[in-house]
Amino acid sequence: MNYKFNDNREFDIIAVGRACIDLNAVEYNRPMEETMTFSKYVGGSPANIAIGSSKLGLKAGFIGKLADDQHGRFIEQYMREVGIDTTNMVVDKDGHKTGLAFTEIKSPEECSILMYRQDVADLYLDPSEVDEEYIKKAKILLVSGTALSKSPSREAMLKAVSLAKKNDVKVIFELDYRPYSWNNTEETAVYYSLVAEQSDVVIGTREEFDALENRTTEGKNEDTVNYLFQHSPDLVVIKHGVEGSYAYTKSGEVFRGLAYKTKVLKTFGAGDSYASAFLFALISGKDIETALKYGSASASIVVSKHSSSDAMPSVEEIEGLIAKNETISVG
Ligand SMILES: Nc1ncnc2c1ncn2[C@@H]1O[C@H](COP(=O)(O)OP(=O)(O)OP(=O)(O)O)[C@@H](O)[C@H]1O
Ligand SMILES: O=C(O)C[C@@H](O)[C@H](O)C(=O)CO
Repeated sequence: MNYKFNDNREFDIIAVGRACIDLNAVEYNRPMEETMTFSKYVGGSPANIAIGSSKLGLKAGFIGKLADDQHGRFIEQYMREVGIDTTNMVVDKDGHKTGLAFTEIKSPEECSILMYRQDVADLYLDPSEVDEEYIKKAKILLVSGTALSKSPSREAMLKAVSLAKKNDVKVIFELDYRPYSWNNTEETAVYYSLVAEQSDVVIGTREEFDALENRTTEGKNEDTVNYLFQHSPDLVVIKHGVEGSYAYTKSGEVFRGLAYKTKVLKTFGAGDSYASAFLFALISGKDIETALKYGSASASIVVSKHSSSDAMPSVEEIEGLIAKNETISVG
């Protein structure tokens, strides 16, 4: 099954949310206490997805707020140089800082992120800085869940979603759940379900859908999709780490994507690379089953590399890995 977009648009994808800095441990396979050097990359889930999409040849734009400092300028320049339209990235004038993510790579399986996100610029995106004329130029609006965690960014997201729906722009909701961004799980579930119910496509891990449903035990994919298909979504993608992922359509089809074998360096970055390649494939007219392969292959490439954004693969790399067909069968 193919997924239809409004083809008559200047941008394939406009992502909205945070663009930040990742500082990835250079000496890995050890705790962060023993790491002395870190490499700087652009980070933040929606920025990573925009970068991945642009590297695959999609025309991408970004809506977000950057700090008026060296990090903010680095992010804007990097994103512009990979081909992203940064004209709707606004600069904060109130002294808010860029969010930082220090990554710890204790082993390929044991990775964590130490976030510095106190009063970060991205969460100060104001609804007045979301422009209808810009959103209506896109096939897809990619909304990141973390941007719903605080006002005024929350209202900016709700405005962006409403403008997308008004202008026949497909709303893709990447749940991107970062628990420390939220006051409590009840609040997360309220805003996640509000936006998920209005979206066309919802993408997340099983744990993220549990957050959306405010569950403390693991829910069933069938229950999740039965609930969401009573509302706007017609495609739901649920990821299960190395066990692969499932895509469910409103018309009742279920597709499974298997992960590809790789030499894992770290696990973060998987979700963002997955989303960019999955969306690239859908926009390129490939069927959903093939799009799952693109997402999985892209994720497998990124987990074998040091960064999330800079490591985003080319179409040739993804297709080369799919052709080798070395999938992981677990679960
Ligand atoms: N160890 C692995 N080896 C190969 N592929 C993997 C591995 N872990 C995850 N993937 C691929 O990445 C996809 C997304 O992974 P996951 O479900 O962990 O998403 P995520 O939690 O959003 O990622 P992130 O860690 O970036 O937040 C999986 O569906 C799978 O295809
Ligand atoms: O999303 C973040 O803020 C951190 C990311 O940039 C980091 O690379 C990651 O966790 C990707 O999944």
